[in-house]
Amino acid sequence: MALLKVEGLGKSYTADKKILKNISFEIKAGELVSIIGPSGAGKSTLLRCINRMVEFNEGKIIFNNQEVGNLNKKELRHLRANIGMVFQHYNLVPRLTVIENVLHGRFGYKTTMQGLLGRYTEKEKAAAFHLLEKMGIHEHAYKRCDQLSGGQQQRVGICRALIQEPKLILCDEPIASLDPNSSKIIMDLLKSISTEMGITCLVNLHQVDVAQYYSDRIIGLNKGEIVFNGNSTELHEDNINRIYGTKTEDLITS
Ligand SMILES: Nc1ncnc2c1ncn2[C@@H]1O[C@H](COP(=O)(O)OP(=O)(O)OP(=O)(O)O)[C@@H](O)[C@H]1O
Repeated sequence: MALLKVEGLGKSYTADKKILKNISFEIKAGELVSIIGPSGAGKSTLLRCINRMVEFNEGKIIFNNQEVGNLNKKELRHLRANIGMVFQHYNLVPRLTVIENVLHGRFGYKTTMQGLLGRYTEKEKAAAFHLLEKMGIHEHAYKRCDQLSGGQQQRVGICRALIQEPKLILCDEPIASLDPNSSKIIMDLLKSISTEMGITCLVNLHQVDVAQYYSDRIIGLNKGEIVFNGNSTELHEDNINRIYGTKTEDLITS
């Protein structure tokens, strides 16, 4: 059964331009799906419509049997606790420690006052440390975040998403700021999060070869429309040309 169902989604920021046009797809629990497409195709907008960081104008998004567009403020908060987000520039608080940044992922489960006062239970602190251990960065737990490398900071971002105990993680170009070695570490982690933890990952990517290697399925966007939706093994040169309007050899990064 689908964890996420998008039906006829449309989004415009301004009256004269449609950014997303009639987008429909489904994602099953535990899948790792990549969204690829040229700059400006609407990948970030699509990802952000799913947790309503961006409000959409047309269509339906059904997540975990709930219609996302109909949720009130409290329900939306609950939805966002179920959907983790990983960003290109990590979105960490640089002056706070690594473990404090991870604990921020529990914010959605707290009252505003508990969150503001940074009141976390011993169980939550132990869970944060355990996640840092799993990601291989526990020795940095009490350092300020801005002392870590980009790849390490992205692992903190992943821990912050995981401590939410999400059903879905949205990753908006998680490796766009990283070198090839750090990119591999992050993509390997996302893959294991989907296969071993059963958490669905929807990942915006710029690298076609990375998308092909790691994804169960790829969605190709061009000018706000889906022009490909299939298994990575089915993504051939003609599809790539349709998505990017360029030749494949110009797109392979390694
Ligand atoms: N808040 C906004 N207000 C107005 N227009 C926006 C806004 N956010 C994005 N856009 C426009 O929507 C279009 C799609 O942007 P989006 O960031 O979703 O594309 P993308 O495929 O993720 O691009 P990139 O790969 O460069 O990040 C672009 O033309 C962009 O200028």
